[in-house]
Formats: sequence, structure tokens, C-alpha cells
Amino acid sequence: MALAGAVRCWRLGAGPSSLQMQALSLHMSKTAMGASQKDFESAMNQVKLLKKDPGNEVKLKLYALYKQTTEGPCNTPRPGVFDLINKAKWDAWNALGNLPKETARQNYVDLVSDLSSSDSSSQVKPEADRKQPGYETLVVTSEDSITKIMMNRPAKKNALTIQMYREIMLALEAASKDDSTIIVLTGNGDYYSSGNDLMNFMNIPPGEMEKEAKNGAILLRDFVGCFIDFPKPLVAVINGPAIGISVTILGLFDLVYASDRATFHTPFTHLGQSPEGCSSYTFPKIMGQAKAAEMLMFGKKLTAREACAQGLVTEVFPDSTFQKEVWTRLKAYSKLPRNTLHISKQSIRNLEKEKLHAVNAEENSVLQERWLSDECINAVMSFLSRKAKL
Ligand SMILES: CCCCC/C=C/C(=O)SCCNC(=O)CCNC(=O)[C@H](O)C(C)(C)COP(=O)(O)OP(=O)(O)OC[C@H]1O[C@@H](n2cnc3c(N)ncnc32)[C@H](O)[C@@H]1OP(=O)(O)O
Repeated sequence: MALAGAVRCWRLGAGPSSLQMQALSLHMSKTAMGASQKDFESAMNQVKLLKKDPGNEVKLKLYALYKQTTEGPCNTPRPGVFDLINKAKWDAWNALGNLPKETARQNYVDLVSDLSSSDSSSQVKPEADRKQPGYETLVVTSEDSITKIMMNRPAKKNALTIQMYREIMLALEAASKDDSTIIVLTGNGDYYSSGNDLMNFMNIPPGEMEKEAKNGAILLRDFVGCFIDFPKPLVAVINGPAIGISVTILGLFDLVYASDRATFHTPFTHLGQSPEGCSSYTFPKIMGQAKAAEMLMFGKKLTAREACAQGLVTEVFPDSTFQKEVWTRLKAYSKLPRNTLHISKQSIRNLEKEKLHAVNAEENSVLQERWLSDECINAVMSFLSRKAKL
């Protein structure tokens, strides 16, 4: 049996309860007098049902024990020096020397039993179980080495409240330290995000405007700062229209995948506001001065394809297959060597960090002033009194 054969169908097969049952029965046979041929065959089937890849070292051990059980001591010539895989397999088998067939069989059964036990305790849990607790405005899940941060106010088009900015920062902080390889930001519902929640500007007591504008600028500085400093690959999965700050920070992401239903809109002038998210620096760099001005100064809304042509979006997918195609791609990427990926991101981004923090500080100080302007206050009041929509 080839090594590939020994471990084929890795991800197929029975659900957790059946796996646990089989692990238990293998464990029972392990404690009996010795593994029978039937135990051995059952263990071979069990290997095919493992959900977690046990790694090459264990696979070689399984291969060697299988060969020793079925054929006895290694009896073939050593493969050539460039036949690396077959050489590794031959070495593993040969290392068992004259181990008796019965002992090899027992060891195979024992090894599979151990693998099955640890596999059934690490079964993929349903999404509800995987959801990380502690977030009210987000759904944060981790699976396949990907941490997904999903903005979760679909009825309000995922408009960003103060709490949401804070929770996104907390989720990023946690994700920077977890064992995920890639981090995704996405939205629940028909919008990716409609940007800053305009209610953030409401209910400010008279005389507190300046203080609130200052607090807003600090929050924004910290929020954007988290994206500037984020150490792992950041991917935006743009499931629908994106407005304002949800667009401007895209220049700080590593990949931006968009549904063909998505649009990209930064209507700052209409709102009496000015660009943030480092877009005053990243957008001209990404798309050139003229295109950046059209978006950031004149509020031109881009389709996903236009945004892709201008370099803001990595790739556009048909909405009907968007989730399937994007997640298949990301799962493949998440298997890349983790440390190398993170180091590459850092070498691409680190040179810019100081500049980006300076841009962030400057943008926020301009914006702090803008929030106090009549133009901004009138635009917000207009939206809230339902006179204006973008
Ligand atoms: C402190 C840090 C500050 C950072 C600076 C950031 C700046 C920005 O992000 S500027 C961009 C601000 N965003 C907007 O101006 C968008 C305003 N919203 C709209 O124009 C529209 O709602 C729409 C085009 C996004 C969607 O229109 P439509 O499909 O007709 O849906 P509704 O308007 O009925 O929206 C449903 C529901 O959601 C509420 N909502 C949507 N976006 C926002 C928002 N940005 N802020 C607050 N509320 C929002 C909308 O009011 C509706 O609520 P209900 O009436 O209660 O159902």
C-alpha cells in the first residue's frame, strides 16, 4: 500500500459519534491480548476517517508499520537519492529492522487508536459553538487557520457604532495573538458596511462638541492604527456596498475580494468631512492622483470592477458564487507556511508604517475640525431627518 493510499480519504467519512465509537473499540482492543487481523483492518479504515492530517512523520510511521505487518522486514533496494518521498518511506520501513509482524500490527492499531482519540476531540464544531464570546456587534469565528471578524448589524447596513470600532480593535488584537494564519473582515447581510454610524454624532450635550470631536479623533486614530500595525495577512471580503471608513481603510489590507454587487463610495465632501483611514496617502499611491481625487474629493462611487481596475480591489467574483470561491481560495492560502507569510507581510508593510502613522495623525486632526463645521453638522442633520441619502 502506498503512503498516499494509507491516508487517502482523510477528510471523508463518518461523523464524530461514529469516530468516537471506533476510537473506543480500538482502544479496547489495544488493552486486550494482542491486535487481531480484524483490529488491523478496522484500524486501516479508521485512518481514512481521520479529519485532522497527522503530519508527515506520523504518516511515515503508519506506512512503515503497515509494510512491516503485511510484508515483514524491508526487502527492497533503497530508492535513488533524488526519489525523496520513496526514500523517506523506505527509511521508515527499514528502521523497523526485524520487528515481528504481530508487534508491528499491534503498534499500528495502537497508533491509530491514539490518533482517533485526539482527532475526535478536535472535531470541527458547528459555527454556533465556534463563535467567540464577548462581542455584541460582531461575530468572530476561527476555523481552518482563518479568523473571521464579521460586522453584525445587518438591519443598519453594518454602520459602525463606537462600540463596534472598539470591538473590532479588540478582535484584531486577539487575532494578532491567536494561532490563525489569515484574518478576514466581512459584513453580515446585504451591505459590507455603510461606514460611520451617523448616530455617533447625536445626543452630544451642548458645550461638549469639542470634547466629543477630540474623543472621536482619538478613537479613529487608534482604530486605523490597529490596521496599520496589524502583523498578519488581512483580507477584506466585501460582500456588498461599502461606504466611508469601511472603504478608506482598504488601502491597509493585503487582499480585497469583492462581490460584483459591491460598490465603493467615499462621499466625504457631501458630508462636510475629509478623508481618513490613511486614504489621503494610500489611494493616490494605489490608483494615481486623478482617480483618487475623483473618489475622495468628488465622491465618485465605483463599481467593484472599476475599483478592481484601479487597484483598490484584488479580484471581483460573481455574487452567486462569491462566498464559495473566496473561501475556497482563502482556505488554500491559510495552509501556506504561516511564519513565512507573516514575515513577508511585515517586509512589505514595515517600511511604510512610520509614514502611515503620521498620515493617520494628520487626517484625524483635520477631521476633528471638520466635525465641528456647519457643513458637517448640516449634512448629518439632513441624513437623520431623512432629507438626504447617499
Ligand atoms: C468616530 C470615527 C469617525 C470616522 C469617520 C468616518 C466617516 C464615514 O464613514 S462617512 C460615511 C457615513 N455613512 C453614510 O453617510 C451612509 C448613510 N446611509 C445611507 O445613505 C443609506 O442608509 C444607505 C445608502 C447606506 C442605505 O440606504 P437604504 O438601502 O435605503 O437603507 P436605509 O437608509 O433604510 O438603511 C437601513 C437602516 O440603516 C440605517 N443606516 C444605514 N447607514 C447608516 C449610517 N451610516 N449611520 C446610521 N444609520 C445608518 C438607516 O438609518 C436605516 O435605519 P432605520 O431607519 O432605523 O431602519
